Amino acid sequence: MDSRIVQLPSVQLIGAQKAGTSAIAEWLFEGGFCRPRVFPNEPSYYSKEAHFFDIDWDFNQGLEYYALRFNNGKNGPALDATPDTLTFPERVRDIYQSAGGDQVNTVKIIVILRDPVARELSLYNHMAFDCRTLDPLQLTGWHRQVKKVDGSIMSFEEFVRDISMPALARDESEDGGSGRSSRHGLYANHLQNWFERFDRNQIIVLSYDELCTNPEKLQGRIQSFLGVAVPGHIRRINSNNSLQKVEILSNEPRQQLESFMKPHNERLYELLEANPGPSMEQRPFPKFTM
Ligand SMILES: Nc1ncnc2c1ncn2[C@@H]1O[C@H](COP(=O)(O)OS(=O)(=O)O)[C@@H](OP(=O)(O)O)[C@H]1O
Repeated sequence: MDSRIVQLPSVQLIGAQKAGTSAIAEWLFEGGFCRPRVFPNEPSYYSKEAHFFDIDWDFNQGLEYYALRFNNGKNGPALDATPDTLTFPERVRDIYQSAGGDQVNTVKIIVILRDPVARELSLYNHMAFDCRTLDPLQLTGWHRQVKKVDGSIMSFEEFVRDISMPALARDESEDGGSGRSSRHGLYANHLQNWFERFDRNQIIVLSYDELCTNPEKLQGRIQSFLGVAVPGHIRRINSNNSLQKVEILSNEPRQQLESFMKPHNERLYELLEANPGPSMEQRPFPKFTM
């Protein structure tokens, strides 16, 4: 029997996208957690997010390829803070299982959730900002979701009508690359899948509202969950300060998104009540307020 152990990150910060993951990750990296390595020709954000589980090509390279990201000669715990990992619990379980040792039972998983309507707006602003500022060669299919056929950028209303709502309404089995980011907001679906594959005590669910109102408290929860003292403070990172940033939601997209999300949010609160997490998790989970 092969008893070799391939060392993987001891912490996964799996999302949600646009819920403050960069701010938390930077605090943890500066506080001593090892970053993923950036391989040649990769964008610099790979030093936060390894994108192993969400990109098929990377995932197909296998376990050793993933481990190489974190094999940088430093001892100590490593962190992968890829917010796209939220929709890939099965792949994470399989890889940690095959890595050997007891890693599948000890990996710690951090999730932070933001009001899904506000998150969708942040997502749109991110894509629209990149489309306006990046070299067209750097734009991916993900960015192009906000582009119209004539090359102009959709308004948020158009984005919700043509991209978010159809993606949210699609069956999960059809959940390919397009629209996947919008589907991140269906938190109950994703968390249910994580709770089925990992012990609930391995997963802490945090609230973006607490990051905004009481970041010290949130830091305390993370430190207690990880069992380590992490120096420093969470700063505001990855804010979109563009003058073209849409800050205020008009009624139509707000109502469309809110009425779609309402039953999903209710299911999330019920799921979290029925599946209590580690002792330092906020309970009851605070309802989203936007
Ligand atoms: N410290 C702190 N407190 C509260 N909010 C914060 C903080 N740091 C970042 N942010 C806001 O989080 C949004 C970016 O989230 P992510 O870093 O997870 O985005 S990404 O998915 O990695 O692109 C982005 O939200 P929007 O500005 O609404 O787009 C950031 O402004």
